[in-house]
Amino acid sequence: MQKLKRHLSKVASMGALSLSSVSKFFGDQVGVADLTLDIEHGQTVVLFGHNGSGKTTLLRMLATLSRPTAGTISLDGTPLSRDRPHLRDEIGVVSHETYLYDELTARENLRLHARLHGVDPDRCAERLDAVGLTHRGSDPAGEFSHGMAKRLSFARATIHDPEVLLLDEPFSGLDRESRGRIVARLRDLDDTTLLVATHDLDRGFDLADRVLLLADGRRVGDVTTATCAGPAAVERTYERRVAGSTG
Ligand SMILES: Nc1ncnc2c1ncn2[C@@H]1O[C@H](COP(=O)(O)OP(=O)(O)OP(=O)(O)O)[C@@H](O)[C@H]1O
Repeated sequence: MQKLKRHLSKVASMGALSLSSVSKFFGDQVGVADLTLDIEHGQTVVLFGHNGSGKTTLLRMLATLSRPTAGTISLDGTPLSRDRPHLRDEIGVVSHETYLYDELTARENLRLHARLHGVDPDRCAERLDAVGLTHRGSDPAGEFSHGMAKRLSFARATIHDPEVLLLDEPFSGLDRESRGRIVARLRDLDDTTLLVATHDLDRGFDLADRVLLLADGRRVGDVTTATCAGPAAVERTYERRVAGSTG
């Protein structure tokens, strides 16, 4: 019984992120300033803010692609570090960089990433289908349009069912159908902690449990969507807070 309880409490905390006084500076330039934040397992948090507000900087630190200048980030209680590559098996990243090999076909790209993460490559067919690319599975990724490459990149980033999925502007450059497919896949990921940086608050709001408002690297708001009127209200709050912090 004790063993089962321990197992259940471990499962319940998987994908929980904790940031403690995290800052990132680029010389004198502030990327992220003194951010303390807890994100529960399975929560979807949208990062919203003007250009240069720190969204990508925060996602890159969570992806272990860059180190905080100060502070600590933990996943399920373990500090993230570039020296712990196995933590990357628990994190998926969809960003401007597709991490695809142009000369490999779509199917080969997925199979390669499945093998790199030690998961069964047989799941690739289903994942390719989920992003609507079965008919292009034998084509080299280098021949794909921007939107198709982004859909494939999404399938690549989620091939190993990561605990945490980080998405930087996942809807940009996608047509309605492609956006719909990605949104549907994100809705299916109940058990995954999602952080989505987007300017598309209409779409982001529908997915989000929380919207974290960033300005000049600082948190200027943390809105629970269940108790909020809608995306327009979030944008108004944001503009008010930004005006308040600069005025
Ligand atoms: N490699 C870098 N070198 C110097 N400054 C950087 C670097 N990366 C980010 N910054 C600075 O950090 C701040 C936050 O940038 P970041 O890219 O995180 O913003 P963002 O919210 O993602 O913006 P956008 O909406 O335009 O994508 C900006 O002032 C930016 O100039």
